[in-house]
Amino acid sequence: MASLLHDPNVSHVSVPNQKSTTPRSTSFEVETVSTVPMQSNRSGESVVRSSSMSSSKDGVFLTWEDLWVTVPNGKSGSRSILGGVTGYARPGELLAIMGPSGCGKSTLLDTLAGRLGSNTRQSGDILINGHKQALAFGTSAYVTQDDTLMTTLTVREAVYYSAQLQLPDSMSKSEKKERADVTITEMGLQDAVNTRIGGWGAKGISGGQKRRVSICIEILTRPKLLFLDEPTSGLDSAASYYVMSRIARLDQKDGVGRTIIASIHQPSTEVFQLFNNLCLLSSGKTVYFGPASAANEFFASNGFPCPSLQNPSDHFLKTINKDFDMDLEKGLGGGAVPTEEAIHTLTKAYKSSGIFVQVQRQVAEICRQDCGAFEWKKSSHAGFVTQCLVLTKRSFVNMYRDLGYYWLRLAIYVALGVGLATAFYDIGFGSESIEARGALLMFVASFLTFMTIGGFPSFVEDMKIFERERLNGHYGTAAFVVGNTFSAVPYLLLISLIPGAITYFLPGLHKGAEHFLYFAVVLFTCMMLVESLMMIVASIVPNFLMGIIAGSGIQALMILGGGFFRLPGDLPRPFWKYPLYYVAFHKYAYQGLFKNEYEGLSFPNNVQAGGPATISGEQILRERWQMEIDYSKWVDLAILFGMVVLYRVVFLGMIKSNEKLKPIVRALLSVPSKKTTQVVVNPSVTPSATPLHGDQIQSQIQIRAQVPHVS
Ligand SMILES: Nc1ncnc2c1ncn2[C@@H]1O[C@H](COP(=O)(O)OP(=O)(O)OP(=O)(O)O)[C@@H](O)[C@H]1O
Repeated sequence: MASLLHDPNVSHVSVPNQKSTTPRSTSFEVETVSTVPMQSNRSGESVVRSSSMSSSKDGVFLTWEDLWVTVPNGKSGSRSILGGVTGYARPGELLAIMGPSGCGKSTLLDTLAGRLGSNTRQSGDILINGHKQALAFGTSAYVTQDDTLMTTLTVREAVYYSAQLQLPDSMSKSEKKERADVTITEMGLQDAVNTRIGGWGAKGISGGQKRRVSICIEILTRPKLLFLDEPTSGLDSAASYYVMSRIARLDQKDGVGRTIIASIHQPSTEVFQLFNNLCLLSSGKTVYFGPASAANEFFASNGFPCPSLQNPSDHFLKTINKDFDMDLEKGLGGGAVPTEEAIHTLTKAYKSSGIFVQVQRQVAEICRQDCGAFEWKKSSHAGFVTQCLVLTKRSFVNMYRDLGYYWLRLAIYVALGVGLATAFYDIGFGSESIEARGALLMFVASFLTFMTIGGFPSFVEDMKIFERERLNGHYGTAAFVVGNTFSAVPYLLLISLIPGAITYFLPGLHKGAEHFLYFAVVLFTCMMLVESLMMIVASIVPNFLMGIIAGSGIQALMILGGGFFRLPGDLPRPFWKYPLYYVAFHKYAYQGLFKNEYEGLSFPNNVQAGGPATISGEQILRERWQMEIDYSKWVDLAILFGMVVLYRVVFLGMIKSNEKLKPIVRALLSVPSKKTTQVVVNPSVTPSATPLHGDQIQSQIQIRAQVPHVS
């Protein structure tokens, strides 16, 4: 079997430096041990790169060693998704993660970015600039595989709003706009700027354009650490090249080296040449990690040469994709060696290769250098007030354009208002109107507010965008809560005033502007309360269907315990009276609305039963409805307002504590690497005092000139 190049007895050859974007030479005839790395910049010009450390004082060095990720696998234990992966990413370099679908590319990106799901277990060391640091929440930019965008905005609006949110207040509005415009043009979206992004039910820009909008938003701030999960999916080969080359060129804008890690499926030869390093995975194991330009030779030297005229990346993937071994068995695959065997050969060869040794040495070198902990500068973002204003405006526009958010609800509320108005039309002041008024008010406080749940699916979409933007550090949770609250106010006022007026005046409830306004404000506050409750629910449940079920269940219980269907004095004490009756906002809504309606009115008494000819509203409140009339209706309203604030603070607290707790729980669940960094220095490779660049490593890789093919 072919072995790698650390055998001192064989003739040594090395891989030539990469100097241009023309296809790299695959000849391995001259031994070159380069110490001054010569490398093409990503636009194709030759540049001499300075030492990786000195060029990247502010940059991010990311190393990972012996990284394992496992998920529970039923009763039989756990299944590993990543198995002992080691590697590094450095400023000014683009690392590509490749491998067949399901090999663990996204998992590796998620692990490095600190975004693994809660059902996973992780072990091994991930260090930033040689220090253990949590990476989630704003320390890096991550373009995920799904494009979570606000579908109602145009491309320009989406990028503009994001620029205003992310770029610092020290930049003027016009500078932010200019940055957004430049980035839009860089991503080739200039012809789609005024097209809405679109989504379910409303076609907008194409999938590939959405991909580019997502990238646009994340590169606006020129982040120092950028993760991209399949940035070119949905793009044609030319678009893929332009997008990748612009991403790779980011570090040339201001001379700051950016660390870029991208998982990628099918890079063209031109795109492949943009990569500095390549991490090739198969079933979570490293088949190859090293200079991208040396991968072809690695495969060739181990018996899998790339056929001429074939794209090397296609060849790599075809060699290690075992998902279609059935075809191979039927003779359709074209390969002579079973894929399982090929993978085994390559992974084994890699582990014993000089490339692996260099990678280990590089990791150790980076860890040894004291670059200082990576500091995330909060001041480099827009201030809190700017963020609140921008989020309020963006959310208002979204609510205005999304028919399902409020407009449809307004129409249904008007229809229901008309229904209530006709069913209770002109209820008068007879003794039968005592019950009718109570029933009407109870319906308003319970079921009109209950229907606020109809806006939950739109809110869940907002939450997805919030989660993405929050994880990428665009703004804080408090700014989101403020923005969402203030943008909803005009719509909720509209809903409480128009359907409220129909419901109030046509049946002829207590006359007077003050009474109507009180009624409308209680309706407004209750709707806001239900929205706040649903925010809390949305932060707990995993999807909107479960959210609607949970939200309706909670509200149904509160309605039942609110003191109408079962009068307060008759409610069973455990649970229903204490605490539900006092916790349910319906209690305060009923009390406020009933006091607003009955106080100051009098109704004919049932004289056959004896007693006076009329009965006062206060008496009805006390005796018929068992209301607490020793305090004013304004106290009930104040309690309702207080509950809105409390619910929103609880939502804020839950998101915040989740953010704080997640890294702690993750750290508790993750097992540190048992191994300490152990560098196995290949005696045939000259140790370098400074960390090596891809080309240096490449030029120090010594391989057998002739290796037998695996039979
Ligand atoms: N949280 C999880 N729980 C259970 N299985 C998981 C989890 N995360 C990933 N996996 C499994 O791990 C494997 C690798 O998933 P991953 O998404 O990393 O693959 P990938 O290489 O990015 O695939 P693709 O290229 O198709 O996006 C898959 O089989 C997936 O089902």
